Amino acid sequence: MPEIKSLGYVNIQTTDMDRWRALAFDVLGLAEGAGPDEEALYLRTDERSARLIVAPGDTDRVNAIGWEVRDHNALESVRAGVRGAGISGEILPVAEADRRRVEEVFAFTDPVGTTVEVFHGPSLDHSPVVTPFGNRFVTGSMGLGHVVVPAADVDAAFDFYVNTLSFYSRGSYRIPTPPQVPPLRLRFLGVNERHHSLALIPAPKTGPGLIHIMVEVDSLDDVGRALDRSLNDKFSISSTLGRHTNDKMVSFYVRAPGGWDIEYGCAGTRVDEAYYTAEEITADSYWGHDWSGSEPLAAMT
Ligand SMILES: Cc1ccc(O)c(O)c1CC[C@@H]1C(=O)CC[C@]2(C)C(=O)CC[C@@H]12
Ligand SMILES: [Fe+2]
Repeated sequence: MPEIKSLGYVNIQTTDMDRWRALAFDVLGLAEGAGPDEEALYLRTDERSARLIVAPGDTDRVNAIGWEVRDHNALESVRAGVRGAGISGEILPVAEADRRRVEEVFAFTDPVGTTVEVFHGPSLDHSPVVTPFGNRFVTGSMGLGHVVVPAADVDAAFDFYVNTLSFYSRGSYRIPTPPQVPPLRLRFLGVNERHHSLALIPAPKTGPGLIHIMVEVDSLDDVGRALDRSLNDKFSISSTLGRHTNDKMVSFYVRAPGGWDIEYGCAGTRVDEAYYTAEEITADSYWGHDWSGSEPLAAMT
């Protein structure tokens, strides 16, 4: 069993706080939270004080991906494993943990340059989760959703997440290449019933360090309404509505400031590890997910 239980939070920075505010509240239907940094946006999807933290910055990029463990002992166990893999990290000062609305954070850089934060003790906000359009997010033991990150060396990153952090392999998608080119795989990894909490895409880490973040809601109508709001508010649709072949999610992708996407979906399947085997999908979707109108992903250029 992985010590890591779920994707806990994602911290990003942006050059355009106003646009992010519009995306968060008017399109995605996130709820506003609160935290010590006056400038930052603390966004809620559930009882957690902050699932997504958006801070002003001079570039658009992901600052940290937060993975949740049970408690302090679990955090120490992960820290020992990471050290054993030859990666040094640090326990952040209490003020930094406070800024993330959690008790303790162990921060390090993974083999492909992503800042990873393993934490325990998230603070709760017991006030009702008042989302602007009454939509409800699917989180709980499955966590915030999933993140897809660029990995210049997918094999090295995959090895680290599986063998050092004990993620489960949840299959792959073999990107079509000419016969003389060796296999190129997009890899999916999970830690709970969510099919994947992390995916690794072969791409250099040049831009924002993020391909997309997926959030899940509990109704198809709320996905459709979010798609309507994206179009009405002139947010660029990167991919049309479609259903993925692996996690069965019905989703669309909307462009966030900085050249990466938010995947907004519903109806994801739940994996039972007792019976699951990692499979190779040969198409990303059963239907839909037309990317032809997408502005280029910053991570892919
Ligand atoms: C293939 C797949 C299954 C389930 C997901 O949640 C999921 O995000 C994906 C990958 C979608 C993926 C992408 O985000 C960036 C552009 C990609 C690489 C493509 O061009 C095909 C698959 C696309
Ligand atoms: Fe996705």
